[in-house]
Amino acid sequence: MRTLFKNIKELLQIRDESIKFVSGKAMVELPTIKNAYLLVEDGIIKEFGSMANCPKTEVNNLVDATGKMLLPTWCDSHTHLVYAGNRESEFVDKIKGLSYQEIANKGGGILNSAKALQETLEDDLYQQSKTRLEEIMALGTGAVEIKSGYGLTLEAELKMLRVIKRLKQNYQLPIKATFLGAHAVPLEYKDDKAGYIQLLIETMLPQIAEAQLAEYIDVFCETGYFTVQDTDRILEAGKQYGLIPKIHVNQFTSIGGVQIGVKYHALSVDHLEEMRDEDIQVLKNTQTMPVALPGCSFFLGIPYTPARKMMDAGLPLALATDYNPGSSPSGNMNFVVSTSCIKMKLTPEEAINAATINGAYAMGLEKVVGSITVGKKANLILTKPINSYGFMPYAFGANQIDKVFINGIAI
Ligand SMILES: N=CN[C@@H](CCC(=O)O)C(=O)O
Ligand SMILES: [Zn+2]
Repeated sequence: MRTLFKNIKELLQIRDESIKFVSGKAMVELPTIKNAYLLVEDGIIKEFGSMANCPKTEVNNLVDATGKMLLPTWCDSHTHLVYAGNRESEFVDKIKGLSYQEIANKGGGILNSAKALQETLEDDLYQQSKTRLEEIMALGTGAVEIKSGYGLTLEAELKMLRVIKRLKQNYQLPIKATFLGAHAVPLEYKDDKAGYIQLLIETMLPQIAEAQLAEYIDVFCETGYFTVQDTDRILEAGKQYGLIPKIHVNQFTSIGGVQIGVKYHALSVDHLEEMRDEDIQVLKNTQTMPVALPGCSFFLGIPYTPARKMMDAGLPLALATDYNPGSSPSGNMNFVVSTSCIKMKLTPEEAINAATINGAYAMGLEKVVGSITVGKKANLILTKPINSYGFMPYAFGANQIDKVFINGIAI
C-alpha cells in the first residue's frame, strides 16, 4: 500500500534518525522542505524530498497537498484520559475562587474521580475513554501516554490499566501506559498513608508488572500528596519491576521532586510550574525530559512553567495536555501549542519541537514517531491551506487541520 503526498507547501520537522530530542538553542530550529513530496509505504515513511525529485512511481493513493503543510502528529506524553464522568460540578466552585486544594479538601478532586471510577463498569469506562481518544486523534494526536491513578484500589487500578490495554489493542496509534497508584491517598487510608504505600508496593505493583499492564510508574510528588521520601520508596520499588519513572513534580510547591526524578533517571518530570534555580540546574546534562502542561496552568490559573528560562539554560522541553477531569479537561494539543507560544513565549518552532520530537522522547517513542524520518510511522497532520506554519499557534482555538493520518491512513 503506497500513498504519495505531493505539492506539499511545506513539510515540517525533518530529522535524521539519530536525533532523540532537541534542547536549548537547537529548539528554535525546525527543519523543513518547501514544495515537497512524501511517500508512504505500508504505513511507514519511505522517502521524501523536493517536488523536483518526486518519484513517478505507481501508488494506491495520491494526496494533492497544494497550499497545505504536512507535519508529524502531536505526541501527547502526559494524559489521564481514562476516567469516569467529569468534575463539572466543581467548575463553579473554581470560578468562585476556590483553589484546587480547597476543592480537594471539600471532597472534590482526585478522590471524587476515584469514587466515580470505582463505581463504573469496565466496559462503560472503556466506552467513555474511547470517545476521548477518538476526539484527540481527530485533533492531531498520533501517540499518547495514559495514566492510571483514579482507581486507588487494586481492582480499580487494574480496571483502568486493562482499559488502556484494550485501547492499545483497538487503535492504531502508539499508546503507553503508566501506573499512577500514588496519585492520592484514598479515604480508607487517610490516617494510614504508610499502609496505602505498602499496598501499592506489595500488592499492586507485582500484579501490574506480572500482567505487563504498564511501562512507566508515576507519583504525584507534592505537598499534601506524596513526599519526596514516599516517592523515593515507590520509584525504588518500581525499578525492581523494570518500571521507568515519569513523575508529577513541582505543580504547586518545589520540594525536591525534580531531584528525585533525576536520581531515578526518570524519562520525564512533568508540570514544573514552580521551579527554583536548583531544579533547573539539576536537569542539565541528564536524559530526563522536562514536560510542561500549559492547559493545566490555564485552567487552574496557576503559573506557567518557566519554559523560556529553562530553554535559555540549555534544557529541552516537551509539551503535553494533562487531559484529566480536574486540572485540564481538554486533550487538545493545538490549544497547548498555541498557549505555549502566547503565555510561555515559545516561538512556533520551539512549540512544534516540544509537541512532536520531544514529546515522543518523553514516552520512549522517539524511534517510532515525532518527526519526518525515513522508517518512522506515517502519523501525519495535513493542514488546511495556510500561509505559514506559524498560523497554527497564532489562530488559537480554530482548527487548522484538514486530515489526520495514522500509519498513512486517513482517520
Ligand atoms: N496533579 C495531579 N494530577 C492531575 C490532576 C488530577 C485531578 O485533579 O484529577 C494533574 O496532573 O494535574
Ligand atoms: Zn497529570
